[in-house]
Amino acid sequence: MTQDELKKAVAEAALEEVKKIIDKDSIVGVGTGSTANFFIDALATIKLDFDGAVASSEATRERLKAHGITVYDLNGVGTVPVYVDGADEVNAHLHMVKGGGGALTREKIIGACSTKFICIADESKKVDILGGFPLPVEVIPMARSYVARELVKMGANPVYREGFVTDNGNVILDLYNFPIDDPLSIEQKINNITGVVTNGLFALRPADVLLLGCADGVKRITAD
Ligand SMILES: O=C[C@H](O)[C@H](O)[C@H](O)COP(=O)(O)O
Repeated sequence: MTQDELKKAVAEAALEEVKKIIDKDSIVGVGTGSTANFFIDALATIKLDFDGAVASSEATRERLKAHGITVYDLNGVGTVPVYVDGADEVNAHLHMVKGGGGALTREKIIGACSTKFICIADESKKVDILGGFPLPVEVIPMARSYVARELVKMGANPVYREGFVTDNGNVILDLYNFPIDDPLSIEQKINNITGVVTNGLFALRPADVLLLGCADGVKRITAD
């Protein structure tokens, strides 16, 4: 199977899980990226069975709207019963690194509001230790140099993602060669640096379910 076929398979598996959770009044949380895009296309096939969606990026908002799915402002929505999103890396505790596409902050906000977080990923994303994929940190532009210096003190090698601005008008520092041995503590430590909006570690609010696309089928994994 190609990587795209694995992504499509997990998106379809997620749709089956979502169908069991939603009713006609439900708002579905929708993530960002190539795997989430397959989920959006699958979700469109049942668009008459739920009320609408909240989007974790402008790109996702546009794709949902193109399918005729109503997109709500999160402020007008209470709890989101289910949120489906991809990841750049995921470990056995269902901690994730996210934000390769720069959508980490809105993703984290929707994750925080969601009762059930379903992570969809192909098997290349499953790792023992997070940090092989550079960890994105969203930063207020004027704080970029200060935050970078603080991250260097933590042993990280921050690289400015040049020419990229997040949907929130901020910049991204990607942390290379930064093994994440204690995700809970590192997530909090980085977020405590003044000028950081958030970082792409999802350990304080991990996924509840991982649907992992493997050559021999989709595996359903819950946290250790
Ligand atoms: O900012 C982007 C998101 O965190 C994505 O969920 C993540 O980068 C995975 O994207 P993809 O499914 O394209 O690998």
